[in-house]
Amino acid sequence: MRILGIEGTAWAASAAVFETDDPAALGHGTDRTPDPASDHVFIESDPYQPDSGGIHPRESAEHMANAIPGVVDTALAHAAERHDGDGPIVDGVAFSRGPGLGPCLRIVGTAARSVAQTLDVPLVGVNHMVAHLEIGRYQSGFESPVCLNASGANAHLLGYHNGRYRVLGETMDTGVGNAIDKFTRHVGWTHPGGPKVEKAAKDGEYVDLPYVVKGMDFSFSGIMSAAKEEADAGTPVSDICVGLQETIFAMLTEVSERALSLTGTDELVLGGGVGHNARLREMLAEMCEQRGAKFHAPDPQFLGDNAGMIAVLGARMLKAGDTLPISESSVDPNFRPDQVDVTWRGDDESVARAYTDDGAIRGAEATVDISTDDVVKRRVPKTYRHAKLDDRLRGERTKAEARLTSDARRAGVRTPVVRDIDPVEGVITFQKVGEADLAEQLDPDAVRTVGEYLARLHQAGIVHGDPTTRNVRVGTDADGNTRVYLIDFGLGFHSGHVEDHAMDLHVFAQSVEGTTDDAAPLLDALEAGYEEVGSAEVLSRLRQVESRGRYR
Ligand SMILES: C[C@@H](O)[C@H](NC(=O)OP(=O)(O)OC[C@H]1O[C@@H](n2cnc3c(N)ncnc32)[C@H](O)[C@@H]1O)C(=O)O
Ligand SMILES: Nc1ncnc2c1ncn2[C@@H]1O[C@H](COP(=O)(O)OP(=O)(O)OP(=O)(O)O)[C@@H](O)[C@H]1O
Ligand SMILES: [Fe+2]
Repeated sequence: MRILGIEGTAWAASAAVFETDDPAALGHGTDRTPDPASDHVFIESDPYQPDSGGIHPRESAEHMANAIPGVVDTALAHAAERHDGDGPIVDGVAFSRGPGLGPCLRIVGTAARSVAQTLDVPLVGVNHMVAHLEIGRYQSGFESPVCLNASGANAHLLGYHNGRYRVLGETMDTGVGNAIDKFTRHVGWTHPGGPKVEKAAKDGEYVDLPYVVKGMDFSFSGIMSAAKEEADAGTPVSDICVGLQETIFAMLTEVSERALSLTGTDELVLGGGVGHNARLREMLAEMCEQRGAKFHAPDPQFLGDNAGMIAVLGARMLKAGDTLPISESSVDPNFRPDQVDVTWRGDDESVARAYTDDGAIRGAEATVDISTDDVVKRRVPKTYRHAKLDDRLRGERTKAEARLTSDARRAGVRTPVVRDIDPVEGVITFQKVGEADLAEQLDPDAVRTVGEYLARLHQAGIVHGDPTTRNVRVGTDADGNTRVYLIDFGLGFHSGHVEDHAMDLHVFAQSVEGTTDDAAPLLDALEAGYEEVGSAEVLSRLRQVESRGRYR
């Protein structure tokens, strides 16, 4: 099979030819495993480089109009050279359907339709984000990894479950590359800023910047404002670059580790242009190695926007018969990865793995030793993080966890009793509560209580910060009544803001959606429980949080 891929969502006008001798291996349910080493890939790219500032949508569309015909012709000429025998020179044409800049996507769509019609071959519409992560899965041979996409306009963690890629966590504001590029524009550097930050950071000293993760979601706006203020105050830019890399990449590594812990999988793949950064790859590799997980970053030619990844996923989709009639091939600038009907993977595959309980538990953050009555939680140093940042986070979180666990109980929420705390070593001894994590015994009644408890916390001005199905314990009392306990308040804080309260609900809802087949009754129960005690304003804000298009 030989397929043409075309990419042009924002800055890279790119066309590629992907060829495999063993197309059967691209499908699922076969006994064949793809051998990427024996594939043939040819990529021709023509990037748009703004003279000043960031990407201007009109200029980038002009660039696409000028450059796409050339890269497509070059790729087709290459396909023709490799072609022997009868029939069309490629078996299909795959193109980036979205997300991206509308005017750019339309140019790519028009080019793809015209080539497919001229050659009389099928058209395949590829989701650019899914392509960023499928290339890593394809090259690594991993079965069902957690995927971290660190690209310009996006940043999210995805895992496949029940026919779709689920968003396990994502940025609440800008994409990671765009955040970095905004800082470099502020200090007068040309686009793209990411590679320049990496270079400058080699000669700098670490500076502290705000660190913001909420469950597996995260945000960059506070860090970027603080970084700009540091620059305006005269802090050397190279120092700020170190602070930016250390902070932003530690956040991405931490949420990736949380996703590994929540799903129970031991495979992580990286995708997206920021994946070029050696420090990010180093942190992810170190985290994975220490957990005993496998890590894969694709070859550099497949990291930033490129048509090779579009062609490879296009081939899998074509093999699955997932083609588009011309009349239904319109582009979609807001095409989310979780909207894609994943036709090329089996329904039995899943990112979620069976849970094993062997006494000593390693959460994402800490090791937890459980004895008959007590649980000792140790926030062990994370060597992938800069030592200063690591000390700060471990100290802050240990203190917050001990304080908020007790505050929550005063607000009428069941939590373990705190028996001892050592903030310097990052150790807390808790009463042992419950018999299982909610993740192992998900049922609407318990979830309803979680809703009620979150409402009680919020009424008392407390935000949990990380309410997932693994941070809720369930058990029964002596009379056989179900008891629900909230644990792990380490990311908690005091806030009366509706947005912070809605985020708590969102984080919990995401942890349910990421790991269950039928989330609806559970989410209904969550809201019903919340409604009983909490404010309706928070529930309507939750709707807004969920509907936000985060492609900026
Ligand atoms: C929708 C689509 O158009 C968009 N594409 C995109 O953002 O291009 P991508 O090639 O994945 O990523 C570009 C970003 O990657 C950053 N980047 C490239 N090399 C870097 C490095 N060594 N360190 C940090 N960032 C780097 C750039 O600064 C830029 O922000 C996306 O995938 O979000
Ligand atoms: N007080 C407790 N009683 C019973 N089990 C507990 C208690 N505290 C923690 N555990 C168990 O240990 C696991 C990990 O604890 P915890 O969530 O506090 O650590 P963590 O490292 O922050 O994990 P993560 O970041 O993955 O949520 C919990 O999912 C739970 O199974
Ligand atoms: Fe991209």
